[in-house]
Amino acid sequence: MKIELCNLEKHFGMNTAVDIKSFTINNGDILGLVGNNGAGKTTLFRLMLDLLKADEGVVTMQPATEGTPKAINPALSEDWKAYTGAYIDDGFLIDFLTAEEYFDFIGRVSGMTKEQIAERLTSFEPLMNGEILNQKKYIRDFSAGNRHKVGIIAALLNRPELVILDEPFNFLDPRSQNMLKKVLLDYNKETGATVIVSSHNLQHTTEISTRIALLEHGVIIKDLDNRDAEAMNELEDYFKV
Ligand SMILES: Nc1ncnc2c1ncn2[C@@H]1O[C@H](COP(=O)(O)OP(=O)(O)OP(=O)(O)O)[C@@H](O)[C@H]1O
Repeated sequence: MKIELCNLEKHFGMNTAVDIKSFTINNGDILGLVGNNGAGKTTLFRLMLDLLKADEGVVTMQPATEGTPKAINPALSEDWKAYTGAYIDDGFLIDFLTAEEYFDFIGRVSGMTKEQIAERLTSFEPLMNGEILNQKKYIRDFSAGNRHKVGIIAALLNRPELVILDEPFNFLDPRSQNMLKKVLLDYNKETGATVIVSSHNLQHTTEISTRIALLEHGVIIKDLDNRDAEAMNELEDYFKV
């Protein structure tokens, strides 16, 4: 999935949350979105996922799958949903369901059979670490980290072309953080999907991203090529106190 942001603006009163003149996310990019608290990362995701209405500008999504629409504006069409998996916060969960019921629901909405869902879940077994399935409890009774894992796995369930994850490393123990990096890298490699991840963890972000966008007051002030892991120095300079 290729995504173009054009003159995209979102303001809350006098506060500018997003102000991006032109930015293209290429098919197959792993884009790390970094920036201080309040820089506009979540707002940008919400605009891309049509959870917020932009004051100005447009998001255009171009699926890579053959025979799919050439350009979709998520504010005008629902077509992008078939190609996109996202987890922004636990508002994406249905917390009075068990994890199995939730995965079943998400999978079926995307047209997967029960068998396909079960087969897909096996690939997440290392990340689930025996603590997600068959727990006989509702998602709301899971630990914060395990709830987070449920949301991330649901976002990846139907092998979307575009994955958007807001602070996916939050709440996860160190082993699970490492496991998640592997899951995302493998997924990108296997499917060629575009993966966009926001994080305050520069180490993790630079380890997985091919490209890093640094947001400041809603503006992308740096667009760093990280294919050879060269962005870290510049980021450390920016964030040093
Ligand atoms: N619903 C809202 N109403 C008013 N202001 C908002 C709203 N949502 C976001 N903002 C403001 O927009 C700006 C960007 O917020 P956003 O949550 O996108 O930043 P962020 O980069 O995700 O921050 P963090 O790293 O703390 O999660 C902030 O100043 C925030 O207070």
